[in-house]
Amino acid sequence: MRQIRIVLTGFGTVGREFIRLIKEKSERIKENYNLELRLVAVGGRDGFIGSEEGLRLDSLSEARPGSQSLADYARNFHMPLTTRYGKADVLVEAAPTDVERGEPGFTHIMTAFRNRMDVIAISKGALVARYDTVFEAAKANKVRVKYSGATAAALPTKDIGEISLAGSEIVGIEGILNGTTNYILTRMQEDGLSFEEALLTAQQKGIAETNPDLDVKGIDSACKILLLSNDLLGTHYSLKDLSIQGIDQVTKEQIAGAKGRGMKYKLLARAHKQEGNVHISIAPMEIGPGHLLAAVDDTNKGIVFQTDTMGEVCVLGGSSSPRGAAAAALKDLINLYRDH
Ligand SMILES: NC(=O)C1=CN([C@@H]2O[C@H](COP(=O)(O)OP(=O)(O)OC[C@H]3O[C@@H](n4cnc5c(N)ncnc54)[C@H](OP(=O)(O)O)[C@@H]3O)[C@@H](O)[C@H]2O)C=CC1
Ligand SMILES: N[C@@H](CC=O)C(=O)O
Repeated sequence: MRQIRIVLTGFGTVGREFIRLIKEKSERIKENYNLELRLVAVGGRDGFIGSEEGLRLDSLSEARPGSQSLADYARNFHMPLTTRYGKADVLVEAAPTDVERGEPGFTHIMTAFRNRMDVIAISKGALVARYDTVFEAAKANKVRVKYSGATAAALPTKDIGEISLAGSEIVGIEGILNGTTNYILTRMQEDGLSFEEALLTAQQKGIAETNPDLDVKGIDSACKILLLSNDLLGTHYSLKDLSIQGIDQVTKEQIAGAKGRGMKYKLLARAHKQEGNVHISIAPMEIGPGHLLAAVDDTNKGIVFQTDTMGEVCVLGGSSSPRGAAAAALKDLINLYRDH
């Protein structure tokens, strides 16, 4: 049995869900993959709690999400909140996304690299703001980085492009990659909810970003298509290279008009190769019933790959949820350490 020592940064909605999942699935993971998962540290805004023997998953699973619960844990189990953690194999990074500076994820990821740890990123900030730096540092330290959680999480995207479409040239990608905006547009169209009402429900579901402007202004979709393009289409873009429009200017009247014509408003993220260049745009658009993504409603997402040899390949579903995001990180973890 191989033991995998895990450090988690960010004990928020997704971070706590990740702990719940490793608790719930530990026996199955031992049986199926010969891996024993041990959570040795969790970091929040004010520091880390840690234990070489493994932290109490039952206690953390029941705690409220938020850094305060780590301070409570430290007090209850008589341990200090520290700035460092001991030896570990992998960092799971689930702190808030900041696309300007990439922090706090960037610092957590670089610390993990220095400690020769692999990284599973659920947050997007560090990868988006400092893509080349992160991957050069990973290479220099001979460690691996996975980030399904940052590229639409429960919807398989990166794995499909890398593994299932290997050998094909991907010439275009089109996706509905953000559950919050898809939920808002669907509920505005189907129930006549206001933008604000629908956003509030998405926040209550735990799927909106810590700063929901990232969702509604199209930035979260932009981050995801950017990472997919850099990985699968060979670009080295940053957000400034993209044309980004969110759903914040879409009116009830526009949505009703589209519905009257048998169309739906969707926030589409598109990357297309054209004469050696890749053009990326994120914008709300009307799509008709014949579109491959037309059935993607509510918190669901979807992606279409256009390839030279396999035609169009489409994946639908992968609803945005904290559990789905945590499950995407767990998938990365298993795929890093399972025997192939
Ligand atoms: N929610 C979702 O469905 C999905 C989220 N993601 C990504 O996952 C990440 C987490 O999302 P979510 O759990 O919803 O967000 P939350 O806001 O619920 O949780 C973030 C947590 O990180 C903590 N934090 C703040 N600063 C630091 C720091 N310096 N070091 C460590 N932790 C810190 C926060 O502390 P405090 O409690 O003090 O505020 C909070 O507890 C985001 O980057 C998001 O983009 C990806 C896929 C899906
Ligand atoms: N805010 C995102 C969740 C994480 O990627 C979404 O709504 O899909």
